[in-house]
Amino acid sequence: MTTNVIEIRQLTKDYGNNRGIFDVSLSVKKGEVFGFLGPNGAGKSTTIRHLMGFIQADQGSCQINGLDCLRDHARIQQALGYLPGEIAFMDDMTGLEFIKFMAKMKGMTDLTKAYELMERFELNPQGKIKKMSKGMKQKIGIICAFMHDPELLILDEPSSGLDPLMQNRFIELVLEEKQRGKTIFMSSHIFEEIERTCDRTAMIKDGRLISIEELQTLKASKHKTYQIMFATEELAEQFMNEGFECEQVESTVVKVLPRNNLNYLLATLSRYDIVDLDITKLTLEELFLHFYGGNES
Ligand SMILES: Nc1ncnc2c1ncn2[C@@H]1O[C@H](COP(=O)(O)OP(=O)(O)OP(=O)(O)O)[C@@H](O)[C@H]1O
Repeated sequence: MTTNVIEIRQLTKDYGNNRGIFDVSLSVKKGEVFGFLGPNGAGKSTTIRHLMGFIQADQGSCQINGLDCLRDHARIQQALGYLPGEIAFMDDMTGLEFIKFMAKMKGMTDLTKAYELMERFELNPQGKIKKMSKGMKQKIGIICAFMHDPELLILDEPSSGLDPLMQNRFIELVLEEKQRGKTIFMSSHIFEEIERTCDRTAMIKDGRLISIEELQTLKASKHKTYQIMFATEELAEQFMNEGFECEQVESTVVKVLPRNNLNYLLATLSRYDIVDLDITKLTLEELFLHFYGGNES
């Protein structure tokens, strides 16, 4: 019996020309908020579509609460909250009509939470969807995903199109739901959102997972950078040739990137005339770029 809510094992969907997803494995525990980070075209939506049972994998499997995502998709979909990357709306409906329609599909009779969410996101749902902005449509998608109070939420770039105030409201909502024990799997390329909400995160690039690390680990000492100010420009340049992974940020200042041997760094620095040393933790964004070799998209 599985203790994980989501279990993805060696999932591969090959669209040809190195596009698709390859050998993706990850699991999400009950009560965890799991962030799925990656640039455009990395394979986030493809992975999520497998979870929803919309597409069949070439190899590998995925399960939700022990059920097979493809075979048991109807049962799975009924229970969870899903926000697609691109929402297919019925444009002629008003926002409220659509929300009520979705509520009926979910077998909901009590719309209290839906109205609470409309208020929280300051959505006036009266107008026709076709006349709504991208942000308004995104709010409707979020409301539909959360309104039946599901135990599991799968969200594909949930705050895309939201302004910073509403992004913040969304983060607060996720934190509240997390507090209530909900399991949330969400893709994003908004680092702050991931950093503030997620227990763990996976990074995907070109269809392959790069790393899954505890956010705690990400924030730990091995991901610090050292900013060193040398007494002269010549010394900074001399240091640049010592073979460390580093970059010259000003004429006398060099930033030493993580993954260097700290003992060797300190031993080397003891030979130099140093004016100042700053230690900064890498943000998730810097880490992301670091993993991606500085190429974000
Ligand atoms: N049905 C399909 N047929 C062919 N190629 C596809 C199909 N669906 C996705 N792809 C390709 O697979 C790769 C992954 O796409 P996917 O939509 O999963 O990326 P993503 O990480 O969700 O990106 P974005 O942030 O842009 O939404 C891309 O190269 C995409 O062009």
